[in-house]
Order: sequence, then C-alpha cells, then structure tokens
Amino acid sequence: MIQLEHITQTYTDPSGNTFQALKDVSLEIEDGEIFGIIGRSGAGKSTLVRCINLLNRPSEGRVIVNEHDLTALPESELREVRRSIGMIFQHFNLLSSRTVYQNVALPLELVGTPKDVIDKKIRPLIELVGLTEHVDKYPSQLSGGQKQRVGIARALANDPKVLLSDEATSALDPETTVATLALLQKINRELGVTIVLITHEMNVVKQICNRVAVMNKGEIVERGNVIDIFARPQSETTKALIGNVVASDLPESIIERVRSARAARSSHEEVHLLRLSFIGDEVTQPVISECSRAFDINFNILRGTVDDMQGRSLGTLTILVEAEADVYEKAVHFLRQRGVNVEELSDVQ
Ligand SMILES: Nc1ncnc2c1ncn2[C@@H]1O[C@H](COP(=O)(O)OP(=O)(O)OP(=O)(O)O)[C@@H](O)[C@H]1O
Repeated sequence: MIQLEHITQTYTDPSGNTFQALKDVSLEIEDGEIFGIIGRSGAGKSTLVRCINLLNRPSEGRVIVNEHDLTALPESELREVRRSIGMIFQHFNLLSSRTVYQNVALPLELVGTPKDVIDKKIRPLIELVGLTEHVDKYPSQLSGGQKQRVGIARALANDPKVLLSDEATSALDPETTVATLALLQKINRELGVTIVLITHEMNVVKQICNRVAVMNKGEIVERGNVIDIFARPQSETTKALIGNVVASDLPESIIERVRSARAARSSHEEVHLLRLSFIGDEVTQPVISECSRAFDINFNILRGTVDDMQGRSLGTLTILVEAEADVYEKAVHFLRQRGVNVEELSDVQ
C-alpha cells in the first residue's frame, strides 16, 4: 500500500518568495489498483506523484510504501526501495544512442546484473510490450507508441510493485493512447503491479482507473470510485474536467434549441437544461418515461451517451424540460429518488 500522510511541498524562489505546490495532502492507494490523479496543469499532480519515490522530497509529511517510511530512510536504503517503484514519462526519456534492448536493459546494467541474467529477464518483457521485432532498433526509428512501450518495459525491468505514470499518453494520438492504456491494464492484471497514473484527461481515467483523486491548486478536492465520480461529481473542478456540465460547453446547435424553447415558452412555464446520469442497472430502467407520464411533462433529449467503465455502464443525458415550477420540482425529486443524478447546467444566454 502507498500512504501519503499530510504532504506539503513548499518552493522558494531566488527572491525568497514561497509557493505551496501541495497543501497537506493525504492519500492511500491499495495494492493492485490503478489509481488516477487528475487535475489541470499546475494542480500539483507531478509534484505529488514524485513524492511517492521521493524524486521530490516533501517539505512536510510522510511517504510510506509497502510499510517502508521512505521519508525516514537513509539514501542507500532509499535507492533499494526506489527499485520497486518504476516510472514512465510523457516524453519517454529514452537514450537515443541505445537500442530498444539496451534501453530496457539499462536499469539492470546499472546494478551490475550479469549479461545472461539480463537477457533472460528482458526478452520476455520486450515480448510482453510487443516489440520483439524491433529489439535492435534505435528510438529514432520508432513511433511514439513504440517508444512508450520501451519506456514501460524498462520501468518493469526491476520487477517493480508500483508503476508511476506521469502523463504517459499525453504525447500520443487517441488510438495509440487506447492501446497503451490497454497494455498498462494488462500489466496490472498479469503482473499485479499497482499503477498510479497522472493525467489531465478524463477519458484516460475512464478507460482504466479504478479510483481517482481530483486535484486543484495543491489540494485533493474529490476522490472515489471512477464511476461514482463521473456520475455524481461534487466539486467544480471535477465538473469542469468531465465537461458537458456548463451549457457553454454544449454544441451551438443544442444551445440554439434551448434559446428557441425559451423564446417560445408560455409565461407560467420555466425552461431547464439538465444533465442526468445513471449507473449500472439504472440505465435500463425506463425512469425518464415513467417520470414524464407521472407528471405529464415532456423531456426533450438533446444528447445521450452510455459509457462502459470496467464493466459497469454510466448513462448520461442532456435534456431540456419545460414545466411549471412546482411540477418541475416534483419531477426532479422523483428522478433523484430513483437514483438518477440530476444537475442543472448553468444558464444559456
Ligand atoms: N521545482 C519547482 N520550483 C518552483 N515551483 C515549482 C517547482 N516544481 C513545480 N513547481 C510549481 O508547482 C506547481 C505544481 O506543479 P506540478 O508540475 O506538480 O503540476 P501538475 O499538476 O503536474 O501540472 P502539469 O500537468 O502542467 O505538469 C506549479 O505551479 C509549478 O509551477
């Protein structure tokens, strides 16, 4: 287990001004999970994740990995523990003068592992990441996705229990991102490696993470199971990252329909733009039709999606409702009672 306890990171610039990149952050990550850390640029994600292997030594707080308090270890022992924590990076950090084989072998060479042991160890890793036929190529002869696979194989060379991924797919196109994430998921399942993954993209979290922490300005503002966070985002940061929560993010065609509905409404009716989300079996329940019949109001569905998140479905609907105030209140209450998350989107002008 990884335990970050009351981590604070303060930076001081040359003129003596201080800046808190992390403010009393505590977090626990269980063995074997894929844990996402998401937030906008500058939120403190990299700083936090680099505390896990003490690439960043926090100004205050404790870092405990598999029961070792890393913050209390002398440098020699820390080096040893660090080997059980692999890391992959956005720009791969490969050595351009070394082949795929030599890059993957590097961590083992550095600790003096005999050549035959290295060979036995890394050939299956190169196979696992699907690069056997490229083993003698140099980084310049590889695509971005292939370079990241080299980075992944190299990070696994020391049999780590934990793999830290710092925006590992941010430099890749969408298709290569999906394939790289699938590889990380396979590594997590087959080798039991715990993965801590930093990203600024909710789609990455959605594809492979079990749990997620949302960061803003050096603090964790929300955390939980991915599907719950997507279905019922609480903080403004999460809502903004998920998107489709402020009306201004909607396509112009939808905004136009809202404007027309508003212009045409009768004086006693209100027009509301809502985002409804449903988890799992709720998706299949005809809750909307039931509600529509019960209160005799029309729900105008503007947009709908169903996402699969690790075998559970999350349905999201953007709908337009025209109703009198008291009927609207009752309908929203009805939906919430049936487990539907109802959120009113900020107004369309
Ligand atoms: N060595 C440093 N000295 C001073 N300030 C730093 C240092 N490292 C990071 N910061 C600042 O700390 C804040 C958090 O940076 P960090 O890189 O952790 O954010 P992030 O969420 O990972 O963002 P990004 O996705 O852009 O990397 C930023 O404002 C950054 O400028």
